[in-house]
Amino acid sequence: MMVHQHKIPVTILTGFLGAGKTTLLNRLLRDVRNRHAGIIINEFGETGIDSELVIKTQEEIIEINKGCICCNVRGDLIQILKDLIVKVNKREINLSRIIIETTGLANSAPVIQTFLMDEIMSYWFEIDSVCTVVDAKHLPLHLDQEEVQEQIAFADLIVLNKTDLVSTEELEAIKTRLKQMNVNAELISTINSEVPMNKLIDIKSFQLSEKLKVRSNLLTDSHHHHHNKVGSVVLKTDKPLILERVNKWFSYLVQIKGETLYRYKGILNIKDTDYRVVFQGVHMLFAGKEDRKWRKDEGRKSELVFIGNQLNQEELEKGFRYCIDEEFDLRMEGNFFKL
Ligand SMILES: Nc1nc2c(ncn2[C@@H]2O[C@H](COP(=O)(O)OP(=O)(O)OP(=O)(O)O)[C@@H](O)[C@H]2O)c(=O)[nH]1
Repeated sequence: MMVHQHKIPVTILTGFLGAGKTTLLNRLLRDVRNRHAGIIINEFGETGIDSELVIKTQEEIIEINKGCICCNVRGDLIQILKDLIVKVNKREINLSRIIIETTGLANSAPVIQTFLMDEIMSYWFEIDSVCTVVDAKHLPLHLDQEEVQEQIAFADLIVLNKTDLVSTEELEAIKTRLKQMNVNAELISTINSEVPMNKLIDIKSFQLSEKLKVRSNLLTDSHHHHHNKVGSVVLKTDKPLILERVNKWFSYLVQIKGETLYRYKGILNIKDTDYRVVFQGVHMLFAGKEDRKWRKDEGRKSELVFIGNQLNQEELEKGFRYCIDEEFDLRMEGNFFKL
C-alpha cells in the first residue's frame, strides 16, 4: 500500500455564466506549476464546447456534461476523483492538484460538501481555495439569483474580472457590494482573469469555519437545487453555415434577445473557409474569431449552445436553419427576424 503523505489540493473555480472561468483556467494551465493537474470541467447544456476552448496541454481533462455538478452529477464527480486516485496508486499518472471548473449555474456548497462529507474524498483531497470569478459588467443583472449570491458568499478569493468594461465609479460600487456579501474573501480586480499565480494556487485559503458561518448546516444539508429559470438550447449540424446569414442572425439575437441570453458560445463550420470559427457572448457583448484550421482527421461540424431565461427553442432552431439552408427564407416565417 502506498504511503499517503500529502493531500492533493483542490481549487474550485466558480462564478456566473461568462464571468471568465475558462479564461482563468487557461492561465492556470499555461503555468508550469500546474503540470499534472487533473482538470474537471462541468458544463450546463450537454455540450463539450468548453473543453474545446481550453488550451491543449498534457493535463488530464475530464468533462462532465450531462448535468450540473452541484445536482445530479455529484456522484459522477466522486467517481471521477476515485478513478484518478486508483491511477495514482498504480503509478499510471501523477496528480499534482485538481482544478474543478463548475458550470456558471452551480451552487458552491454541494461541490464543497463533496470533499468534506465523503471519507475517501477527505482522506485524499483538501480544498486549497474556492475562487469565484465575477463579471464586473454583468453582475448587477444577476445579483438576485441564488446561485450568484451563494457563489460569492462561499468564495475565499473573488476575482473581480472584466474591469475594463466598467467605469471607476461602477467598479467601486461593485467592490462595496461584494464586501457586503463576503467580508472575508480576498478581492482581486482583473482584466482577462489575470491573477498572479501565487495569489491563486497553493494559497490554502479555504477555511471550513468560515464556510460554516455562511451555512451552519453545510456538513449535513442535502441539496435541492433546480435551475428553474434558466434553460439551454443546443444546436448541431454537419452542414456548413453561410457566414453572411450567421452574421445577420447574430445581430438580431444580440440586439433583440440580448437581455435573455445569459451566455452563448459555439464552434462553427463556415462554408468556404478552412478555419474553425469560435464565437461567444454574454448578453449583448459578443465576439467571433477564426480559431485554428480544421484538422483532416476531424469531422467539420458546428455546435452552438445558448443559455438563458425562457429561451424560445423553435425560434432558435429556425434561425439556425436559416444559416444552413439557402432555400429557407425567414420572411416567410411571420414577423421574426426583421432587421
Ligand atoms: N472585455 C473583457 N472580456 C473578457 C474578460 N475576461 C473574459 N472575457 C471574455 O468573456 C467571455 C467569457 O469568458 P470565459 O472565460 O469563457 O467565461 P466562463 O466563465 O468560462 O463562461 P462559462 O463557462 O460559459 O460560464 C469570453 O468571450 C472572454 O474572452 C475581460 O476581463 N474583459
